[in-house]
Parts: sequence; structure tokens; C-alpha cells
Amino acid sequence: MQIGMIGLGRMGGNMAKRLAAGGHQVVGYDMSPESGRDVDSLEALVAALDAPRVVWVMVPAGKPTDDTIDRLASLLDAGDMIVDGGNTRYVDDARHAKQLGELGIRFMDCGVSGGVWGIDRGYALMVGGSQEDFEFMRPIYETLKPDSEYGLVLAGPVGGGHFAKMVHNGVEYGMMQAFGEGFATMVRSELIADPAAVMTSWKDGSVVGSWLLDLLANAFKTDPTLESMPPVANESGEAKWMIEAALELGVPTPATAAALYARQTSRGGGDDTLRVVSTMRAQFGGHVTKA
Ligand SMILES: O=C(O)[C@H](O)[C@@H](O)[C@H](O)[C@H](O)COP(=O)(O)O
Repeated sequence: MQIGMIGLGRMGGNMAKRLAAGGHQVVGYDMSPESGRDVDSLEALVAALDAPRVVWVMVPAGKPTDDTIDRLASLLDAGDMIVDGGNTRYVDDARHAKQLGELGIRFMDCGVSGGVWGIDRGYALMVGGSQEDFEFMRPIYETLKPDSEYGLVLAGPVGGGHFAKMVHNGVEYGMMQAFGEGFATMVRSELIADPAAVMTSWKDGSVVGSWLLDLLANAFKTDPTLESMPPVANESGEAKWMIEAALELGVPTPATAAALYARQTSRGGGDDTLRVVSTMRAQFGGHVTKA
């Protein structure tokens, strides 16, 4: 198939290469001239594609995606297709589908997992949209997905793909936090000589073996104490959105929330809280807290 890829960063750039290697004709555009882009504007990208055009948007969620879709809405024609492959919040998908649908432009949302390894391993794709649009896009999805019977799902109508990816990332937060807590507990124990070796041994035979553990074990090879890594973790919003959605649905998500809170605390989000706690301990009990 012919496809326009907008956003040639770590994800979009590698996905464009995987699609090209799979025999698709890819026209790449990125704002950055250093990106290796094929065209230098959205107008040129649209002009380079045959109708019905297929455009994959792989830019940061929020305003960059909104702006890109706004501009594409004025450049594309009825019958063209936009797939939003970024980490867009699922509630935005309905808005985008309505905006584009009024112009006859088709829209799908696709949660993409796999990170920088996806170019070789393939990407897990969680798609939202109609069955008809899914079949239309299938050649692209089949090339991007892993060489496996798994890794591709039509999760539901528009919004379902990003909803599924949001939940996927909530699970990711909880799993990573659990591995972290296990490591930290062993680090403090006199009974464990080498926590990295213990966790690496879990790669085979253990019920907690996973690709996440494989990646951690890989990092342990060069840094078994993880001293090179600051004790700080960012978060991009998906766990927060999942907790909000789950609250609306009446589903408690304490593991996801704890993992999110740990990251927010690492960014200093709890500093003022603990100042208050320490202040009151000092006031009522004369307790002195040293940093
Ligand atoms: O499945 C994946 O490939 C990841 O979930 C990925 O999509 C994620 O968005 C980023 O790795 C950062 O996410 P956080 O900043 O929220 O950790």
C-alpha cells in the first residue's frame, strides 16, 4: 500500500522503515529537517499520495495531534483515511472522528506498543474503528505487527484502540512497579548477595518471566546495581487516564494508582505533603527529621 507517515521520531521513523521493508510505499514527513523526511510540508505529503490517501499520524498526544488532524482535515478529501497511532487519550478520538466524518474523511485510532525494539520485533497494535476500515488498513497492520498470531486486535469502535492501549499502559505501570519493589526489597536484605542475579534467574522457569523482565536483565548486565539510573520516573498520562476511566466505571485500580503515585512522588509531587507531615510530627512530638 501507499502511506504517508507524519512524525518520524523514535516510533514513527522506525515504523516507516518497517513498512518500507515490508514492501509499502512510504512518504515520510516530520517538522524537523534532520528527520530524513521525504517531503517538507503536509501539503507536499498530501500531494505525493494517490487517492484514497492513507495517512498515519505518529506525533505526541494532545495539541500536536490536534493541530495535525486540524490541518489534515483541510487538506484531505472525502474517502481518505487518517490513523492516529500516537498515545492520544481515547476521549479525543470521538472528537476527531466527528470532525473528520463531517468531511467524509475516515478515521481509526491505533494504540502502538513496542518502543524502539518494534522495528525488528514488530509492534503490538490495538485498533479502534469499523470492521470495514480495519480490513482496508489490514495490509499496513499486518506489516507492522509481530510475525505471530498475536499482536493485532480490533479492540472496538473508534476510541477502543486508545482505550485498550491506555489499559495496556496501566498494566505496564503496575508490572514495572512490582519488579522495582522486589528489587528494592532484596537490595536492603543481608540474605541476598546479588539482587540482579536473582531477578535475572527469573528469566526462565519463573511465573514472572516477561519481556519487561528480559529488558531489566539486559540492563543488569552492565549496571547490576542500577546506580547509573536516577531514582526518578516520568509519566505521560496513560495510567492517570486509566484510573479516571476505571473510577467512572466503578473499578478499583490500587496497583495502577500506587505505581502512578510512586512516579509522581519521584518528581517531587509529594514534597509539600511530607513537609506538612514532618512539621506536625515536630510540633506534637518534637521529632526532628533530617533529610
Ligand atoms: O507500550 C509501549 O511501547 C509503551 O507503553 C509506550 O507507548 C509508552 O507510552 C512510553 O514508553 C512512555 O510511557 P510513560 O511515560 O507513561 O511511562
